[in-house]
Amino acid sequence: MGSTLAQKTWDAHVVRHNSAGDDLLYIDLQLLHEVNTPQAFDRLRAAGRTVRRPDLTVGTEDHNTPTIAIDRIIKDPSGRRQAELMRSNCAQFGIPLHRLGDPGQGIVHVIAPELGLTRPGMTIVCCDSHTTTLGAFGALAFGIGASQVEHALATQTLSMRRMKDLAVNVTGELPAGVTAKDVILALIAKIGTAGGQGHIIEYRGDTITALSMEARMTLCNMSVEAGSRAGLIAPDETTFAYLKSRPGMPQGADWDAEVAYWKTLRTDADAVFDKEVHLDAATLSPYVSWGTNPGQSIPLDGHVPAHTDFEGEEERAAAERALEYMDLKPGTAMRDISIDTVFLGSCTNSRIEDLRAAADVLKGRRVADGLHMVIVPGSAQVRLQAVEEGLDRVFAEAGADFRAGAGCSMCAALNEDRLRPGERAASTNNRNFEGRQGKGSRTHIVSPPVAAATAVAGRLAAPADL
Ligand SMILES: CC(C)[C@H](C(=O)O)[C@@H](O)C(=O)O
Ligand code: SF4
Repeated sequence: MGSTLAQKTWDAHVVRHNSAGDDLLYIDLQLLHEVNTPQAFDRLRAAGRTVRRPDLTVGTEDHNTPTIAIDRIIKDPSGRRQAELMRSNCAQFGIPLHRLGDPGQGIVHVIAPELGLTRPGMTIVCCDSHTTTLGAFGALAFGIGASQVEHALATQTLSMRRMKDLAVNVTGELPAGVTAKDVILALIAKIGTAGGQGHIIEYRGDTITALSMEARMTLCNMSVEAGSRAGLIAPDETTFAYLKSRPGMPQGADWDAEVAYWKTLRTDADAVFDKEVHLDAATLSPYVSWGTNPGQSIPLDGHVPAHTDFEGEEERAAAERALEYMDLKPGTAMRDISIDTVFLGSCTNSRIEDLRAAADVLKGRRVADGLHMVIVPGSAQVRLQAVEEGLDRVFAEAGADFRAGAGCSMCAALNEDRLRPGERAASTNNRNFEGRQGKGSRTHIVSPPVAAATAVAGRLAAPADL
């Protein structure tokens, strides 16, 4: 019996089979940001250890960084302290760090591909659950906790429990206006936020191969919202074309040899997945979340459900609580929900393609009176590219607030960008739990075109509604 891409990559990195289904894996790259890492460095120091491969370790600043200006001081004392520690720890252990203001700075999951750090067949870890994003390149990329960060820093290895394989097969052509974001929201609505638990997802099928790298990253990003520690896509010509011009890529014959290896990174025809799910792309439409977990999402054409629509006591109780928190009445058309703030950003949707998609909708239009649209680029490079393409002017003319600094911003509200209690946002991020975007905040997860159309309409809308 053949192997899946995930198992092949896993097997290629096993240093030792530990007991009870745990394997010690070699780690090709560890990425760091300022949250969750100070403890790991403290423990390294206390144990008198060094970082084994600082050359395979890269840091960035993203969660706490201000976006209003790139020379702004972090106001929040604990955020400022985290950033200071990130700088002193990276300096002490010789780890390259992309600080706010540097051309390579940005959200860790956005810069890692941009800077050519992510390649097919790698094992990548980072102190952040959305490391799943990098699976878009055919890498095994996991989010890890603080003690694992310490272990990986000290040894360049990590002990991990073997996971099962889940195939998500998506076939058919996506209707106009339907994006990778809608595919992943539809998937989570179908299988639930625990549907992928214990499994590595492989996204397969002609819909997936037709996606750009940016769209594949959006999809893999939210694997963790489906309960999976990792999600990946087999590398193909689209992957190679994205990688070719990235810094540090081999050239000439070395490039050809690398591509020849990458082409072997596929699931064998006779491999068997532990579980398979199928989505028909042609039946999808723009999806919007109504509740307080990403699984509580429905088509924009739909109506707010009643808690009695759900099966099982737990589901019903969760829906009841979500409806109350979100202040929504069952039966309300999703399109009738008024929005205060639109946030275009986060590691799910802050890449150049996302900004272009929003600009296409905003061009020649105005953001609705009283609505605030905040656009935060995922990286300094994305911002630069957007300015080169004149998207900044489109955003300014539409009355949107295109920020100078890159980072997580309003996705997690760890910097100054946050919603007020009761404020309702349409956000292109990936999480909508209670208080995610600020205490008492209400989040509807949407795609970039829906975010832009909503900003114009003042209520949840798709571009076709304008
Ligand atoms: C702060 C970080 C550990 C966290 C994560 O792991 O995902 C954050 O990025 C998030 O999205 O909630
Ligand atoms: S953008 Fe949001 S989801 Fe992504 S790493 Fe930052 S806080 Fe986490």
